[in-house]
Amino acid sequence: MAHSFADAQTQLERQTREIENWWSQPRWKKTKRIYTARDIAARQGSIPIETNNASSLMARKLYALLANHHDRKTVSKTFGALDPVHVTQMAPFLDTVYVSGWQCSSTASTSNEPGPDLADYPMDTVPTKVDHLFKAQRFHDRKQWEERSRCQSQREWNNLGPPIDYLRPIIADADAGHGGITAVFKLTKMFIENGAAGIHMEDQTSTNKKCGHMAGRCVIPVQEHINRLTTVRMCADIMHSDLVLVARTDSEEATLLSSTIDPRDHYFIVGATNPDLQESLSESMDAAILKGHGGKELENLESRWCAKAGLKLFHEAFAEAAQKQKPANSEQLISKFNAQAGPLNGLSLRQMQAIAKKLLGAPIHFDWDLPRVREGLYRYRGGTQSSIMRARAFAPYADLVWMECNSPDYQQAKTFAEGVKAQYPDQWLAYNLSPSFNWNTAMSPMELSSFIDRLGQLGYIWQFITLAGLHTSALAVNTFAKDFSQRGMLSYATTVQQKEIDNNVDIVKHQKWSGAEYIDSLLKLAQGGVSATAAMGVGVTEEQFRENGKL
Ligand SMILES: C[C@](O)(C(=O)O)[C@H](CC(=O)O)C(=O)O
Ligand SMILES: [Mg+2]
Repeated sequence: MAHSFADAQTQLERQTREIENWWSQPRWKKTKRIYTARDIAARQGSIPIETNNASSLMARKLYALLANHHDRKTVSKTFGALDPVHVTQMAPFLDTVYVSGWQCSSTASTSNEPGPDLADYPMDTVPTKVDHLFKAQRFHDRKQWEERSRCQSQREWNNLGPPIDYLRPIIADADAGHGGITAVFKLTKMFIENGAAGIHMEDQTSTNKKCGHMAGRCVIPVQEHINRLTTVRMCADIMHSDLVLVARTDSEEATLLSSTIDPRDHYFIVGATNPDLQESLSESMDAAILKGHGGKELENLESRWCAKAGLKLFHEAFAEAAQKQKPANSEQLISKFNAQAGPLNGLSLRQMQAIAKKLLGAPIHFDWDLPRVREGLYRYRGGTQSSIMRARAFAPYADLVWMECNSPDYQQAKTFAEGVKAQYPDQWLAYNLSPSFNWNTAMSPMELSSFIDRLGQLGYIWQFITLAGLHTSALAVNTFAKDFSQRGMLSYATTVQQKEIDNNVDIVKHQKWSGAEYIDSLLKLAQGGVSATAAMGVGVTEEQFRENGKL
């Protein structure tokens, strides 16, 4: 720590200049920051920041490979890895690794309590999985490095086959941030410390978070999510990480919104248009509960209340009022209204009412408080347009944007891409090739085989099957368990071991795969070159896999 004001100023100025220098690189040309380099320097602490920390190196690698895909209109495709086996087997073929919140929720919660993806697992769950996988990647990289450093010639090197890049950048699921701004900060810090190259964050409430393919989703106001994204970048800046940030919007199928504070959301909020309603939905429900009604009766009450309320978006309410009040020129009035108050225009309810009053002579009845659900949330009807609006709002704060959707619909993906690119022509896009969709009924085999490339042409440069790790493991184990129960060792020898050999799957020699030779090399080094206790010496069973004198 500096001992005087002057020393501290000098250090702060030096750190500030270093940060400014860093931010002047082309990597940041599309990034918006609402704070200065000095603000960040002041929060970095007095120990010099390690600018080549592992996460930052991996983030730079990720950014460069995505930039390359963008330039070539190609795609980085990957899937959710469960464990070290997955990352090592993916490494020869796929250039990034995904870490899924859902997979962690159901198989790797740090509380060990499995469950569906409500992100109600402890907040270190996904960062811990990243740590698990990144340590494995680094270990396998070290193992390969040591083996190759023993080569005496190019011929020997070639004999080992092409080297494998185990250090494939990891992009991990940061869900909805697991709390408020301070939680987002701590979560991001854990991801960076554990080696994530990128993370994604979605615009759902963190208290009510659901998997993007489940019902009952509630989004937060646009600005609140921008604050989250800003926090992620701020944390990465403080830690000097080039962390790649993916902003996801769940608004397409969301039915709830937590607050009406942001005018950009007003177009999509559902209100009651019946002026004769006596009480709000929640008052009606509370009264019914007091009378002892429950379950089905309450559901029916809600349906009846909603039917009576005339629930609509404001522009629909306007159209209805125009048709009723001015049938002769309603078409013209409606197009006038829509031209000013479109989904992407961000007009507030007050502004929309003013336009309505001007066109119809009086404001229209529209109340978004009465239909609020009992949890206090507002009713919301999103869609592709709300996703475009949000993606555009998030774009300056994130490297990629992603619209969570309910089916793999090429036309919808095209509309979204064009909508975003109309404002940000070079925007990078991400696509969730989710196993939650039924791919076999969604499209023909021809369409399936070209789906990723066609999306790639639209700008979706990072695409991932979120839960393929889970599904492929389940299928492999189920298939083997069944066959093994019937055919015993014949099953193992022929359907596993021989297949591993035929396909050059390195794990067939799991002693070597696990790093026994590498560990022996440490043992020998520590003992002056020999070790009687080396694990891979005479007597090791892996000798049984020797072929042409080679292991
Ligand atoms: C991507 C996702 O957030 C995940 O946790 O893997 C899930 C999974 C899925 O259903 O594909 C989601 O989309 O919400
Ligand atoms: Mg998730």
